[in-house]
Amino acid sequence: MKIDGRPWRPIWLEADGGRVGIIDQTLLPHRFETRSLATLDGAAHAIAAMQVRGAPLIGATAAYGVALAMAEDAGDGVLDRAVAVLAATRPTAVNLRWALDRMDRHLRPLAPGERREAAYAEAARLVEADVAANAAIGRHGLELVRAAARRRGPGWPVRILTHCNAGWLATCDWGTALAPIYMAHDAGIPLHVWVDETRPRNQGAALTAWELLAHGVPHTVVADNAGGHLMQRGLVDLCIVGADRVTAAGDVANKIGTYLKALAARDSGVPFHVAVPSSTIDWTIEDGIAGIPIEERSADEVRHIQGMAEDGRVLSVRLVPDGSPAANPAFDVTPARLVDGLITERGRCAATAAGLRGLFPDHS
Ligand SMILES: CSC[C@H]1O[C@H](OP(=O)(O)O)[C@H](O)[C@@H]1O
Repeated sequence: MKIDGRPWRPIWLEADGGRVGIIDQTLLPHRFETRSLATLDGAAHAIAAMQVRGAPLIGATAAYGVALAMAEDAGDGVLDRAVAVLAATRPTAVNLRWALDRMDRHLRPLAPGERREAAYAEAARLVEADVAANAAIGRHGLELVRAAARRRGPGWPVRILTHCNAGWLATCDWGTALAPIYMAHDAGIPLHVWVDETRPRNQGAALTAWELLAHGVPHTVVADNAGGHLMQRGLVDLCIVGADRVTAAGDVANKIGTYLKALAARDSGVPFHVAVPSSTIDWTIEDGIAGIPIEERSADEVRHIQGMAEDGRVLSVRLVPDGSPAANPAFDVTPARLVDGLITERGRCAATAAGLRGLFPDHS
């Protein structure tokens, strides 16, 4: 996507052909700073510290993390360590495991001397495939927005609620939930996006709002707890969110709070759709509540909030009494029964095993 007219992606290969560039998302929207990842451990830190985040981008960063490891030492032992270190960074987004398995399958049969070049090439292919998949999700999701626009009538904006950040910053470009929004905006369809702030790390307030503002998409940031009220009052036409792992039966793991929005949407009769590339589908499990590991992040992310002081300093301030414990589950699981549809790169389907098999017959 473009920032001030200049095209950007959240991850890129530096001109030296070795280091990997990223946008440090922990500083947005207050500061725009890039980082150069030069080692496996640097890539692992970027994922764990959420300098990069979002299921597809986590996978892409891990893929390049393997390439950085191969650039240092392409032996089997280093390949084993690279996969283990990167796999341990964050447990919920299945794209991480998917990307590492893809890199391991591609590199393991090769002689060590061939692995460095092959790893960078495979990581680049993975990135481009993600960009293409998200663009396709945008096109398929655009149909949903067009249908909502027809229901709204000429000139009336389609009001879409989204949670967390599933924009271009969460992927290799376009985004997943935001891809249809960008394409609808660019097609001239009047829109208004309700942006859940998404406590505790505020990916919505900090990242989705930043993206939409840069692209000129009308939006309003709201407290997470306002979403149900907005839907109940008929102010939301459609919910579109992303995902970190979708099971073979359509259960959806996504940022904490998604389940609550799905409950409110169902109660208010608002269509609730999940935009997901096939790299986020875990074909090995059906029951998301039993089978998807939920990341428990530091309680300090709940106890503190980050912002920018009037003098431009980015600060983290404590919200709760010093002695109060806090808990920080980073994701929840929305049962498939609360999902009205999935938007994938191969089209839209019901959040069911049959729906997913219909689009992806090549998966068991
Ligand atoms: C397109 S994946 C976006 C997905 O990832 C986010 O989680 P995090 O920011 O912790 O990586 C969130 O669940 C988004 O919906």
